[in-house]
Amino acid sequence: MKAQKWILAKKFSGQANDENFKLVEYDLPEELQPNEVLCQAVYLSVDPYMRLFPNAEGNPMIGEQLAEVIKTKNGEFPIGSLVLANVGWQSHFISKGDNLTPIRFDIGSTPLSYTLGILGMPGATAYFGLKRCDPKPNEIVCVTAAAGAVGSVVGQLAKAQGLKVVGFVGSEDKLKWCRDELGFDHVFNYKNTNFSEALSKVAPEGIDIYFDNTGGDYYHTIINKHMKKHGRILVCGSIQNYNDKEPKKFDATNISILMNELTVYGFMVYSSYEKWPQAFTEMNKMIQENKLKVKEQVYTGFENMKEAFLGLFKGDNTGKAVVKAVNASTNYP
Ligand SMILES: NC(=O)C1=CN([C@@H]2O[C@H](COP(=O)(O)OP(=O)(O)OC[C@H]3O[C@@H](n4cnc5c(N)ncnc54)[C@H](OP(=O)(O)O)[C@@H]3O)[C@@H](O)[C@H]2O)C=CC1
Ligand SMILES: CCCCCC(=O)/C=C/[C@@H]1[C@@H](C/C=C\CCCC(=O)O)[C@@H](O)C[C@H]1O
Repeated sequence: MKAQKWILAKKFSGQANDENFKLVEYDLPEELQPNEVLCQAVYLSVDPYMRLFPNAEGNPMIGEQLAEVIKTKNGEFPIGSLVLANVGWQSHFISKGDNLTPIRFDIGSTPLSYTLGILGMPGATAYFGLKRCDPKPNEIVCVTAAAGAVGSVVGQLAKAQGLKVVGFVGSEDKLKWCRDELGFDHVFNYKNTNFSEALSKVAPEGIDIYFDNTGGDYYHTIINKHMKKHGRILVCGSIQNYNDKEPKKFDATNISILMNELTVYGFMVYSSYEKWPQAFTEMNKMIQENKLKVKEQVYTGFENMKEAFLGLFKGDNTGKAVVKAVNASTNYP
């Protein structure tokens, strides 16, 4: 049968662009071998880390998808099974089952695509990243890329735990969503506001937690000027720098970390993988109770993977960016 994949056509160098990607068609065997299953992508995730992940030209772009088993010779995965798989940007793939993960919690009537967002890797990042910072009621947390897949969940979880939330976003629509619908205390559009001046105004005594999704000048300025004593910084992501050819130079932060006795955590979400189902069960309940709100930027059609991915670096997405390849044939929303 004919399948499609997006390959890394040219290694990334500087700003990711059209030339880095190519959509190619290829043949998959018609006949399955014993224990094999044929899977079809239903939803595919695009995430900022894909810009930096080591990959060779000609290989599929890496990434996770929610797929449906459409042909099977493996009793563990009957036709219609829905599975998560880190198999890259492929419309179809054949597996022996060893790289397939069933949804590990009761998703109920929650949309399936959330397994790549709030009830998937980005949601776990928000949940366990915030937890790592030991948040306490009435503390102030600042989050960057605040209307994104991770940031929008960080802010809402922090509000639910009694913290004050300051968020930075790149558009007026995102600002309104975070402030008026998600209930963040202060939200600023960094494209028309000096973020350091804004932080000084709303948190003159400093902030307790900085959940850093952007790195770059935010990271350095916030550490040097805006942390309270014993503050905590979660180095979650550094999207400001992913497209840099050369690392930019910033003021050193060591003296500020030392003087204020700050704690800087490096964070990789897969370290808490075994605990994800418990977090998703809790967050799914909050979604059902309307205590957690979710937005997705859904791109329809496998051919739009590239556009969805490049959009992450232009701020095109509010909430989680996903690509819907086909409808699942099972009875899920
Ligand atoms: N450590 C870990 O285990 C994990 C880390 N991450 C990291 O978390 C961060 C957020 O990821 P995720 O929520 O999936 O992505 P988002 O959904 O937040 O999408 C990216 C957003 O980043 C903002 N952005 C893009 N370029 C810049 C820039 N130069 N300066 C400031 N903001 C920018 C844009 O929003 P806007 O319009 O507001 O600018 C864009 O919408 C990333 O850095 C990612 O690498 C994610 C998952 C796991
Ligand atoms: C490489 C920069 C990653 C920035 C933070 C982030 O988004 C992490 C996401 C991880 C991601 C790991 C990605 C790259 C690791 C590179 C390892 C290497 O061999 O150099 C993926 O595992 C999902 C998130 O946990």
